[in-house]
Amino acid sequence: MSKRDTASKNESMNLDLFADDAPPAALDSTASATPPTEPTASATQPHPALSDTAALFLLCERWVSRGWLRDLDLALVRFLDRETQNAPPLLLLGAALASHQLGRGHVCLDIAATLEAPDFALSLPPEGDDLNDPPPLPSHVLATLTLPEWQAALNHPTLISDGPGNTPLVVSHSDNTSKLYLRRYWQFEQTLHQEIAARLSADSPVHSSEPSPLLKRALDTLFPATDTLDWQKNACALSARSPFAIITGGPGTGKTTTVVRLLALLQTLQLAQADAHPLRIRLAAPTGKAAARLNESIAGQVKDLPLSRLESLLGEQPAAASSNAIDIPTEVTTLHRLLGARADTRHFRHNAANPLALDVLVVDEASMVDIEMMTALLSALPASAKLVLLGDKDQLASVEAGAVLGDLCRRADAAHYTPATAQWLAELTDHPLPATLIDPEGQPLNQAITMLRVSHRFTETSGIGQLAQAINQPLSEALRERDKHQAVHSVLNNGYADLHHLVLQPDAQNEDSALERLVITGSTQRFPNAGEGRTNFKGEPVAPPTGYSYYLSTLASERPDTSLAFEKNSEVYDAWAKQVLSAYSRFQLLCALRKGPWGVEGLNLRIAKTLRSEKLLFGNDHTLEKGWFEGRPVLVTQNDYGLKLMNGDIGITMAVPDPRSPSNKPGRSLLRVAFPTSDPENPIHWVLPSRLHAVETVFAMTVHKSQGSEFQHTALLLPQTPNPILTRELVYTGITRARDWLTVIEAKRGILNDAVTREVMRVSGVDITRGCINE
Ligand SMILES: Nc1ncnc2c1ncn2[C@@H]1O[C@H](COP(=O)(O)OP(=O)(O)OP(=O)(O)O)[C@@H](O)[C@H]1O
Repeated sequence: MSKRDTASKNESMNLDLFADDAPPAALDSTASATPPTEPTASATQPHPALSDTAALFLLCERWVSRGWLRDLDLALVRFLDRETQNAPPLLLLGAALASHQLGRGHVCLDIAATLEAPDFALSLPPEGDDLNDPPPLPSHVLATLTLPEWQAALNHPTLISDGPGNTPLVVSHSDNTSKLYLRRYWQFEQTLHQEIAARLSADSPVHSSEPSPLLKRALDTLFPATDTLDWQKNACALSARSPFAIITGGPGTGKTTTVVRLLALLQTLQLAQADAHPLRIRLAAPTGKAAARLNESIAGQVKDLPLSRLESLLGEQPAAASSNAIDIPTEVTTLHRLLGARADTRHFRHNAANPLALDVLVVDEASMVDIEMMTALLSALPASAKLVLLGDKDQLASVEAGAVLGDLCRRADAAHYTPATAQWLAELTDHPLPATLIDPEGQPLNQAITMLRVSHRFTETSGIGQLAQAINQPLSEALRERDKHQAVHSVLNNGYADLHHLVLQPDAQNEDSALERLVITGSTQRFPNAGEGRTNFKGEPVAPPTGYSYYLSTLASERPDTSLAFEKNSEVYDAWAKQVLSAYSRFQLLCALRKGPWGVEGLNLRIAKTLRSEKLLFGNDHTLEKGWFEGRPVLVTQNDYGLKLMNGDIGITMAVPDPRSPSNKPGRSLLRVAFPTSDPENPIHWVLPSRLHAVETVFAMTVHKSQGSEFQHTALLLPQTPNPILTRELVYTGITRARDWLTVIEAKRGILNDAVTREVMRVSGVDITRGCINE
């Protein structure tokens, strides 16, 4: 039910706060006009905030002032309190914490889990916070509270219900916990579940057991025979059968390769049908950067497809004579564009009432898609269309709420294919599945997922691949923390040609010049053989690692003659910018945090000053910190449709001749930011800095922002102190951004060990797999 329905059914409450477009309610100071002083609580006495609304608001204010809770979370509960009578303080506390979880990636608040580990419910500790006079921790506030007491308070007919209805909150009870949602997110989960379940329902071809001869012939044409089981062929077969399919796998396992063949396969099967039109296929990714990457790799792979051999399979088929040749699109769009994002609203032009005009949709980097976007996507998909999600289930999920791909792929490692699926696959591919992956209890969703298990980019001789594998192992009975630390360090110390491990040894100023040297030169000499003489998995030579001096020297050395006017010599300037942008993509420093000396903010200035001391950049401290200077690399942080820039795009600031200079006095220059485009006719998009509002310097980039990108030499910097944000998913995502070279930097020894044994705790409420899994 939409929030608008809710509002119309409940005239006494203005529930616009929950309407899709409502701005966050302003903080209402009247609710605690005379703030009480905070009484103390002991471990045996309930904290006053559990029973007194004014005390609760006072507590929340203190949490907000420390950044432990968001303004928005407090504003929500003030609103609920104002609009209702006698809202129990425990319910309001739950609502504040449930709202807060959304900003941390969780779609709901798990009450039992919160009572078990209360301090996970807030953003503790905020990066760079000082800990003088801290407010009470949730563990202190909730010390005396029991699950039945909290559950009993989640009972207020105007505010909360346990399912469909018009209350702003929803609670879902299960045997040993209750999950508290803001209704919008509960609804997202319901819709997602219904949409996926409908595609995998009893009459779905996912249950069929008759492989068609054409499917087998086409698969054999696309995949040369192998001695061992080919997971890519399996993925194609399963995804061809199912109206909803997922292909997951680590870096270089061939997700793109597989999907290109899948599209050729689908088109072949389609054209074999009488009077069939070619499938309308669309490709999309969550960010512009990810879309551009997929665009590039798909275009490269389509030309290697055995299309004429596939077409010859259609020889005797009815539609073949009249139909066109097999056509595979290569253009990739962003999800926002595909759905028709509209300014200043969360609604899209395409939705259930105005579905997308397509037959097959492929979404790459699906781990970055949050629950709201995934719901919008499935709602806008015609019931007859096929959805294929590609992504690495082990990567960090989106910062927004909902780790949809991770949740859906929770059982992917052990596959859980039914004997019927196993037989169907074996008939098609001539290779039986390992018995360990067969499960008579396997559920429909399991039959729609394939995990690619062999990396073609990172072989056993690649330290990057080995490290990714070691880090990705979850802790278990068989893999204790110590074993995992040992496994990770044995990779780091193995002497792999592509891997360098740097532990900083801070001096009295808390600095170590090794970091400075790394960002300038890439510390090439620290790699075996100084990075010379390596070839990649295709046998092609790999250029040695670099640092930021490489692109800055390229910028200076390749600068066109400044007497060439900018407007009239666009090809010359475009070629220069292309060289500089390509040089920039050779190195990127990634870090975990935003604030503090080891976060983006501190590192950006530190690196800019380092590069200035090498005379690679120019500008005073203020300019380097807040202004524009030649060489400044910038990251776009929000889509800007007007400027055709997408979140994640990287541009470099370059000085070009100012067209306003009098012709008798050339030499004045103007800064413009060069962004690459996918248009070969117009490869560079030049933008005036003054037009760029949502950009930041990107000498250092957070791992979160780096998702969907890869860099030839990636340096991942871990900070000096442990932090809940440092998890194995973050480290895994960071290191798998490296294509050829990886430097892992610990600002203090031991931080890597700490990070690789901490896992992201994600709370998703109903299992969106429920029902699909439990037939
Ligand atoms: N079966 C295969 N045999 C040999 N090479 C392969 C095979 N599959 C893929 N490759 C090669 O491995 C590289 C990675 O493949 P691809 O780009 O499809 O993987 P991916 O999983 O999409 O990678 P990522 O998402 O990490 O960019 C490509 O160069 C591709 O040509």
